[in-house]
Formats: sequence, C-alpha cells, structure tokens
Amino acid sequence: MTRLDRSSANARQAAPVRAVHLGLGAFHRAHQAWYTMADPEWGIAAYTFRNTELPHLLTEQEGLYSLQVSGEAEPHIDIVDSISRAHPGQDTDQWLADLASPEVALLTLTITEAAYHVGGDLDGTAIGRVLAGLRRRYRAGGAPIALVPCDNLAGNGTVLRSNLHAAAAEDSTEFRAWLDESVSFVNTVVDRITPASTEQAPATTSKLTGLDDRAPVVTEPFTEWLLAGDFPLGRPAWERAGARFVDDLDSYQQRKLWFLNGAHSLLAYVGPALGCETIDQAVQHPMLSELMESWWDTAARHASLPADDLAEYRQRLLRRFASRGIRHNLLQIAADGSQKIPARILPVLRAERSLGRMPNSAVATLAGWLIHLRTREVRDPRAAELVTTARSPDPARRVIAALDADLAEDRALISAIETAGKELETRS
Ligand SMILES: NC(=O)c1ccc[n+]([C@@H]2O[C@H](COP(=O)([O-])OP(=O)(O)OC[C@H]3O[C@@H](n4cnc5c(N)ncnc54)[C@H](O)[C@@H]3O)[C@@H](O)[C@H]2O)c1
Ligand SMILES: O=P(O)(O)OC[C@@H](O)[C@@H](O)[C@H](O)[C@H](O)CO
Repeated sequence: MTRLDRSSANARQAAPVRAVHLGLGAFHRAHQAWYTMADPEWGIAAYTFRNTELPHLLTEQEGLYSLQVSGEAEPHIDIVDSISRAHPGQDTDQWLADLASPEVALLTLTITEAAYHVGGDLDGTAIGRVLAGLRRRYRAGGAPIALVPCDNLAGNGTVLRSNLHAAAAEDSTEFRAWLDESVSFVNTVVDRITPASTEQAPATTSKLTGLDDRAPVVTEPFTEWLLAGDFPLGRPAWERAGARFVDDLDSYQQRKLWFLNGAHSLLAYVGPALGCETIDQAVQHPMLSELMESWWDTAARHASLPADDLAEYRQRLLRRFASRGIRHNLLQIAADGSQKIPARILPVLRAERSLGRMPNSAVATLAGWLIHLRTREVRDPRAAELVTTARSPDPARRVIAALDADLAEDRALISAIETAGKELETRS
C-alpha cells in the first residue's frame, strides 16, 4: 500500500500559512480545514491542545488526511490538503511565532465548550495560550487579526471576547486598547456531525483509494457554516464551499443548539438507560423517538425561525441522525453536560415553566443526566463536584442548583425529575 503524502495523493504543495487553528481534532478536519481547501492561497498551521500523536501522524503525511464522507452508500473520500503544518500544543515557540506573524490573518478555535470559561490560573489553558499569542503579536507590530471560535455555544465570538478581555484585565492599557481595536471576534454557527474516528476507518480509506492514511476522519455529507463578523486582514473564500456570511446569527444558533444539540443531549442521557449506544440506534427506539419529537415540538414553541423552516430542519435532522454511515457514540456526546445543558436544554425549560408547563422531554433529559452522573465515568470540568452531589441525599435539587438556582427552587420540576429518574431506572 502507498503511504499518503502530497506526491502519492497528487496534491498541491503546502500553501503558505495564513490561518492558525487551536484544537486540532476530528471536527476541525471535517469542517474548517475542509472549507479552507476551496481557497488554495490559504494554508493552516494547526495545533492540538495536548495530543502529540495526531500532529506527528499528520506531519508524516505532509498535513494530508482522508475525509470519509459517509451517508447511506459507500463513503466518498476527500483528501484534505489545507493543513500546511500540524503541531502539538506544547510547541509554544512555534505557536507564538505563528500568532506574531503579520502574514497570519485569523485564528480558528475548536477547544470544546468547557474551555471558554476559565477562572484563576490561565497557565496552559486555551484562553491563556491565545492571550500569550496575542501579546506576542502586539509586541511584534500589532497587525490586526480575526478570532473565529467554532464551538457549540451561543455567541461564541462574544463569549471569547469577554473572557479574553477579562483575562487581560491586568495587562497594559495600550495592549488592551489594541485588543479592542485590532482583534475582531467573529460569531459562528457550525454544523457537521463528526464522531471520533474508529479503528476501521484506515481500512476504508485504503480500500477506496489504495492509500495508507493513519489519521482519517469520518463525517456526514451535510455541512453548514454561518459567520458574522469582520476579517481585517482578509479570509479564505470559504463561501466557495458553501459558508454563508450573515448579519445576525441568533435564530440559526438557537435552531442548531436546541434542535440538533438538544436532541443529541436528550438521546445521550436517556438512550443508555434503554440499551442504546449510538445516535442511529437511539432514533430507532420508539420511546426515544417519541421523546425527541416531543422535545422538538416544545422547542418550536419558543424558537424564532418560521414554522416551515423548523419543520424542514427536523425532517433533515431525522435523516441525519438515522444515517447508518455515522456511528455517533452517546457517551461521547454525554461528556461535559454541565457546559452543554445550559445552552441546549435550559432556555426552553425555563420558558415552559414560566408558562406553567412541565415539558416531559426536558425533564427526562435531566433525569438521564443524573443517572449518568451516578453510574458512569463522568467527563466534565465540574465532574468532582457533580458526581459527589449526584450520589448524596436530595440529588435532583442539588444537581439542578449547580446549573440554575431558580430552577432548583421549582418543587414541581424537581419532583418530576425524581419520578422520571425512577422510571428510567426500572427500565435499565
Ligand atoms: N464533532 C462534531 O460533530 C462537532 C460539531 C460542531 C462543533 N464541534 C465543536 O468542536 C469541538 C471539538 O470536537 P471534536 O470532534 O474535534 O473533538 P476531538 O475530541 O476530536 O477534539 C477536541 C479538541 O479540543 C481540544 N480540547 C479538549 N479539551 C480542551 C480544553 N480544555 N482546552 C482546549 N482545548 C481542548 C482537544 O485537544 C482537541 O484538539 C466540540 O467540543 C464542539 O464544541 C464539534
Ligand atoms: O461536539 P460537542 O461535544 O459539543 O457535542 C456533541 C454533539 O452534539 C455535536 O458534536 C454535534 O454532533 C455537532 O454539533 C453537529 O454539528
């Protein structure tokens, strides 16, 4: 078998680095790097957070990897060639040099929802690394730059802006003025379901291309990227691959977070109690599919996009979730619930409770999350506190209080969560 590199794949030479990425994982490679391929003038220097193996594998492949676009039929393979260099996050000198370079016009980020909220010591955190890079850029002449977060949180650019400004509170007035004037924060809505790659993925690439790829990515055909904000030093022509530049993202962000990600979290917390392991299995389960439809009906009552648009979005989600080409593990989605539930579930729950209604789908999601905290190995930045609380007396009220003190005072809600939890436990 032929090793994947630029010559065996007949790919262009690595483009000059004009974009930097932090959080090199599956999603960046299925999404932003794929869009950037549409503009051959732009190369990416991509950094992991901790992982050292992936940059090593990609460097051996001259930045290339196969993207398996997997629907119902045999996957289609794109060889993605926009990553010019891949680095481990610990490569601090190169990171600082890249961010200081006036040739670099933008920094994209996929650092997980959890990484946006930091308190205390910034050392080693994503926000700390970005701030160090921006300080170096300021000292090197202060060329403007666009920061483009691509994580699933509402107003991701605005959140990044306020957290970076807070982190820079002790910096000089001149540096903070430069942050204000020369660093643009772009809000984005990103969508392409991309689970962690499987052990079988290299064999699929090899079967379909004859190339030996040690770092393939599996994704779905659907993809969306909506952006709002300025790019003072320019940007790749991402619109060639379908990205859309809009003025207002709120209604699209709400649709994505409530309908897609909210349903994902519902299935991730309730599904395991009913014996399901993946999203495609979960949507075939009658009780889960009914709960999901009920969640969408509930969310639709509070969503701002027109009903027709939402109905079409739901139909498409059903097809995307049911696709057998994508095995999206529920436990992967269940990670970091304390960061995801507030954006995906609680806005709708609060709106319903203020109208005196008890949405059984949101209640079941929270009950499933409690069971998850009690019975699973929990990956969450607040795991220690939440796991202890979930395994102590009065868990429903106290765990909900960790997310929202007012909701925890709603006795009818807490009692509904307790009842739903008991029902789920009898089924598991
Ligand atoms: N996978 C998807 O379908 C998808 C779709 C839309 C958005 N996203 C966003 O992309 C993010 C990454 O998803 P992925 O599929 O690439 O996951 P992944 O596990 O393949 O990669 C996660 C990336 O985040 C980095 N990371 C993890 N913890 C971090 C921390 N505390 N601080 C900074 N960086 C950290 C990792 O090093 C890695 O580079 C998600 O959290 C989500 O916000 C993912
Ligand atoms: O990536 P996370 O951990 O924020 O959330 C898990 C899934 O809900 C998410 O990855 C979706 O698949 C994605 O948002 C689809 O675009």
